[in-house]
Amino acid sequence: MAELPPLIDMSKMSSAKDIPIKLGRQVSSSLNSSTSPTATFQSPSNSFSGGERHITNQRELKPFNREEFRILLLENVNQSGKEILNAEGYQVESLKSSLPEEELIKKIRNVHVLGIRSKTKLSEKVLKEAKHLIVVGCFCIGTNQVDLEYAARAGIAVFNSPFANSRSVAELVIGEIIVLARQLGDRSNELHKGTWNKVSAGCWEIRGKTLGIIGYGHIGSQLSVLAEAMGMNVIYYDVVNLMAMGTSRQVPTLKELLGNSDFVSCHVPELPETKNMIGVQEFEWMRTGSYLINASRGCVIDIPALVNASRNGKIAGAALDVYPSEPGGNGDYFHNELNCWAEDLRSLKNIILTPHIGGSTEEAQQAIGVEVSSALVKYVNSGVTLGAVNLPEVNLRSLTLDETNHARVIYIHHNVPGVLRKVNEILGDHNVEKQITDNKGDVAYLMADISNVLSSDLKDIADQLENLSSRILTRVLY
Ligand SMILES: NC(=O)C1=CN([C@@H]2O[C@H](COP(=O)(O)OP(=O)(O)OC[C@H]3O[C@@H](n4cnc5c(N)ncnc54)[C@H](O)[C@@H]3O)[C@@H](O)[C@H]2O)C=CC1
Ligand SMILES: O=C(O)C(=O)COP(=O)(O)O
Repeated sequence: MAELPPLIDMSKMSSAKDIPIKLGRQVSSSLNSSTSPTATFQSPSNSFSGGERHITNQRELKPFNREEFRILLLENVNQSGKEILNAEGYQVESLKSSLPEEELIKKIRNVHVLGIRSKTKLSEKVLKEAKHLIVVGCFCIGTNQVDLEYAARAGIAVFNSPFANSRSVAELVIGEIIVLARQLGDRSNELHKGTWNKVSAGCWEIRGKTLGIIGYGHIGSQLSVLAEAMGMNVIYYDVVNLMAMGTSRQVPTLKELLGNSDFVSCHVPELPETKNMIGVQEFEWMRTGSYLINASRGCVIDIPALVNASRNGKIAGAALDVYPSEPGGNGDYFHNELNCWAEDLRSLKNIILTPHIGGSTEEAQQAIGVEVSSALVKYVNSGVTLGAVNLPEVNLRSLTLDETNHARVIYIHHNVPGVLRKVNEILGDHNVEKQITDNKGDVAYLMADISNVLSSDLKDIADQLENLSSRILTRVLY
């Protein structure tokens, strides 16, 4: 990618979109010179995100140069997502793996939108370099890889796909329960090596066994339904009181869950409270000969404690899909240089190891691509934050054909007293058609549609908003 122009020239954005004005940047003075005070704005489509829009003024119509909007997609985002972004005419660069921090920092400086999956760590250090970034799309469920708080304070919205791969994870876990109960991994490996080993000792039906689910959210509850359909009894533990699916039952403590389950499956997010949630003490509480499955996040299980419990026969087997550290791309990476415990896990044949494939199905990835890219387009084109995980969810109905001379102002700001009054003083000379504001913690998001506004007013409005001490990010869409 070539270097971005230092700022987005409003004169080039005549048909549709936005003028992201990030901290420390000036809006091009070309706005005033390129548009006449008598300019009018017309909307041939009934939505900001719809067809082409043009500024009509005394000069000729100028097409909006969407190619200036740069999007970087990492970690092999599905084609469905790329197509939606390509169709908008943005510049989209797509890479198959994540990037090491230094390379990521170089790339992130030049993009307006970043798409990632679970591997790309967006720390404060990385996000600080993202001078043009306005939004991150996590093409997955988890958002623990992003410093959400810092992103919000920098005016960078973050979106994810909250449940499009839940079913895929639940089905993988069902498969693993049967594979563990019937020792399928062992039998298959033996026969691949030529050994016929027909045994029934230590092999079980899952019917009538108890599955204990830790974390009864989207995935946990989906798993509960599937497990009951196969005749399992289900109990679950969650920090929130949740409605039971089917005949499952919530138990009050983790200890009670572990002591009463034949199979235990973890479905909690990565949080300080879930780190090493299953450690030495918890393995002691588990039933002897039970099984443990983790397809949530690697930090949830204390791996040395798991290795110990597998070696001493406390648990009969385990299945891991996630690890405390995982490589950025495919290759020959699962060894001790990356993770000190890798050889231990590889040596234990009663542990199934999969490379974080819980959500990796065609169905899930296709649906995630559509969901996250659609949210990104809406955010970029019309500032709508529905589904954002770190900013308040704000929406206004789209502008309609008869609304001319209008603009949409987005003002992301620190949530301090008196901001609304100051913003409305700035917008006060125009007709504020609709306005909404909401906050999430320290950060507030204001969206206002104003009419009777000339293109020459826009720079002035943007400048005045930028000069308020409360501002984080100002965008003017029209
Ligand atoms: N292996 C893979 O490919 C995938 C892994 N995941 C992981 O699975 C996790 C769970 O996904 P969802 O079910 O969609 O999340 P969710 O947010 O719908 O459910 C999580 C549940 O865990 C509960 N919880 C939180 N802290 C807890 C604690 N300390 N003790 C007990 N319960 C607690 C919550 O109250 C909630 O009910 C994700 O956060 C993600 O990290 C998600 C998708 C794919
Ligand atoms: O959705 C999630 O949180 C996952 O863990 C799946 O991550 P992935 O998209 O496979 O990197």
